[in-house]
Amino acid sequence: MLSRVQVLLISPLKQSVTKSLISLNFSTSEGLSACFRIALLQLQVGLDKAQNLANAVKEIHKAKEKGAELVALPEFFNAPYGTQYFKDYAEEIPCGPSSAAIKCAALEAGVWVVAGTMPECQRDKLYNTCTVWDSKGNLVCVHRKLHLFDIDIPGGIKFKESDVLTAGDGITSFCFKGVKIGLGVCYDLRFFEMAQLMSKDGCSMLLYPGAFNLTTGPLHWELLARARANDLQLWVALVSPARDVKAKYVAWGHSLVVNPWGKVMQKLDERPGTIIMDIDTKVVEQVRTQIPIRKQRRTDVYDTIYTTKKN
Ligand SMILES: NC(=O)CCC(=O)C(=O)O
Repeated sequence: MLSRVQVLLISPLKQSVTKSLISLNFSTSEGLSACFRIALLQLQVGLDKAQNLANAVKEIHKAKEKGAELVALPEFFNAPYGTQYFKDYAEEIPCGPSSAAIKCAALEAGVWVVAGTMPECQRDKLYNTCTVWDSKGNLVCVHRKLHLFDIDIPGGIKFKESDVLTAGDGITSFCFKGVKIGLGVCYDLRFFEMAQLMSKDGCSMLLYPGAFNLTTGPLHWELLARARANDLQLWVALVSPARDVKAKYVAWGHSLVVNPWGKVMQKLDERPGTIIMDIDTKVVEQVRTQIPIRKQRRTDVYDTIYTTKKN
């Protein structure tokens, strides 16, 4: 893939700095790759919010000891998942205790944190919201779940987030060590167009905190992750809470990382655990060069476009 960069030239021969902007073409398959270490924390989450936060903070520090630079938490890392809980556990962002705990952990550990999701209240509305914190404790961006989880599978699962939650209205990505990472929350994973727009925006990785269940988890969790990775030729990471069989909503677990070839690189089972994985964007460029579907799309016949604002 060809990209254009602007290079600032500074002449050493003159006292006054001569600034000259030139443009270069370069191939991102030729060495301009980036690499970083990610940790996915499959946390045990229960009814006690303070304990959930303390556990998340402890595991962030442990991930740092293992060399992680970016640490991702699951959907609802601070609260049990269920429409009956959202209101009681909701906080304003960034002034609630969960934001404070994660901000402090990111700063103290010196890592970036993708803080899974938490129930967010703003005015009279509730959202399922992912926050991203840099290693100085700054809030980098916020993604509100765009597609609410409303399904009804007789004999399987019935869930209606929209009874309580309001959907977000934007697509969100952030830049980490030169790598653009797109964010989605759980059910968002099912919507290819959203992922494709993040890919078109230059994302080399998509990260989804999520909590599938025992009906759809075995059927679709890994399949969707591999589909997104293969279709869009990028890294995909899914981070689930660990399974609690006594909970009202039983999470599937099985956090995983899929590479841009669609191969599952690491996967947990249903128990608490951590994935540590080195993400190299060279692999993105390799597969995109070798199977160049991105250049072969028939955008004269079809396309996927934004119809509203980007976050
Ligand atoms: N929390 C969620 O959005 C669950 C999504 C899910 O289980 C699915 O099948 O989709």
